[in-house]
Amino acid sequence: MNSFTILWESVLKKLEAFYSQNNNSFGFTTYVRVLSPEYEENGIFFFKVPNEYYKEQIQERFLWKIAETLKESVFAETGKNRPIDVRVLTPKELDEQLMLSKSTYTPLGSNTMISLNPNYTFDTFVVGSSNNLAHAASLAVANAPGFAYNPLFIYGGVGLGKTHLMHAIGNRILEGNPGAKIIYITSESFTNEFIESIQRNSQEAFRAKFRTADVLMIDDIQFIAKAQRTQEELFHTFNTLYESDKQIIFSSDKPPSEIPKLEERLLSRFNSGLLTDIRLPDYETRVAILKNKVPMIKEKIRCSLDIEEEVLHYIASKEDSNIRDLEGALKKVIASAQLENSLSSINMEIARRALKDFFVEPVVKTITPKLVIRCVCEYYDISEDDIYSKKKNREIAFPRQVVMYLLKHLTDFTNKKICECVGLKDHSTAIYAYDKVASLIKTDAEVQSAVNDIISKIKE
Ligand SMILES: Nc1ncnc2c1ncn2[C@@H]1O[C@H](COP(=O)(O)OP(=O)(O)OP(=O)(O)O)[C@@H](O)[C@H]1O
Repeated sequence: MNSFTILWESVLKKLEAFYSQNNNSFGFTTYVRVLSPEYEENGIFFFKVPNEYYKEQIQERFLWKIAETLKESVFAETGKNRPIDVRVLTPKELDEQLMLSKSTYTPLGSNTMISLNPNYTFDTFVVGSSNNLAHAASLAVANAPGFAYNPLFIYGGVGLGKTHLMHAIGNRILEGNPGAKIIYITSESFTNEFIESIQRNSQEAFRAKFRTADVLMIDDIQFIAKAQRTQEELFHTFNTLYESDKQIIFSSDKPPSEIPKLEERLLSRFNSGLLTDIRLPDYETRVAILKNKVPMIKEKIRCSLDIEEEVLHYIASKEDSNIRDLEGALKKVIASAQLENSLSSINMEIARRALKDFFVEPVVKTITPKLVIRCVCEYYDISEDDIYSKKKNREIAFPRQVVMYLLKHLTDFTNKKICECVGLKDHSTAIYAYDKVASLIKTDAEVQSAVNDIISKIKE
């Protein structure tokens, strides 16, 4: 057993006790126990999970507690209260990470709350027509934080460089002012920290941390919409920082006006600064970005082979790919050449072999009413006929409501169609069922686990 595995054993015991006290032993056994501790590097603890679904569940529901318990245990063992980070990776991501793991990701400044990636700088950011405005605005903010555009709101699809630009701003500010207190955090972590501060009655410390920042950057702010009290807290944090000319930066996958359930007063504050978007890059920019990434990836993988230009054009030819996917494809090609012990340069033959899946459109599983009903019935151990029947006892009525909830959650069916799927006529029944199950998911751990398990079965 290595030291991480031993540490994890003791952390698991604490987590088991915690989730049992909170009536969520099921969640613990189903998700937390599944985590496989892999290795630790520079305070980052890497875990493997079977697939994306587990990753999502663990990140959304359990990660904050895992990180907290791990941190406490590290402190108890070493006496050092050092920052730690937890990464949950699928087997594929872990393989890639292992190839890259020999370097990088050290915090830049001691005052940075979460480490900024030193590779995410303006120098490594390729500018094209899809991102030139976001780049120019970010540069202006980095040169005059608190004064150029406040707040700066960068939005656009996944993997297009929003985080890169935020870190670049942070890194540039630290170059000129190493003492600046820069906080980069995802909205999910912000929410989790806030919840934790309520649980521990330490809201003052939470406020002291965020309201004294020189620069506050919150990534993926769209996720804050589901957390009402966190929105309120953010509103006050925003006002405090804004009034003292401290820079605030947000990123999101959509513009503020399209974020559902965003409070009006936050919306107006987000809109009060500069909104700038990043779009999918054109072919030339894609090739330029890949060219730019080659030396970095080769260095990390310790690969000295040359890569033929044609290969970069081949990867960039995948039109609708975001940059993270293109970068992933490039890493895969370089890593494959390395693993194959290739002696020649990295050519099209190697690239084609490595990327045979990359160019195949993923098969999206169609979610049909039949599939949903079958999974729900299996879970509650009732017959499919019961769902269509007129029976009103709870053992049948509740699974029927779960079916309606899932159909609304997982498909774009109308309420009318959802009712028809379970043999009902009045479409308001579907609305009622959805609201009821959605609110139970928030308050009842058992319902939450049941719904999650059924969803994972449906998506299997
Ligand atoms: N213009 C660019 N030049 C160089 N690298 C880029 C550029 N745009 C994106 N990248 C790279 O693409 C990868 C994904 O970028 P990033 O993580 O910033 O995306 P994102 O928009 O924040 O995505 P998400 O919404 O999923 O968080 C990173 O490795 C980043 O360095």
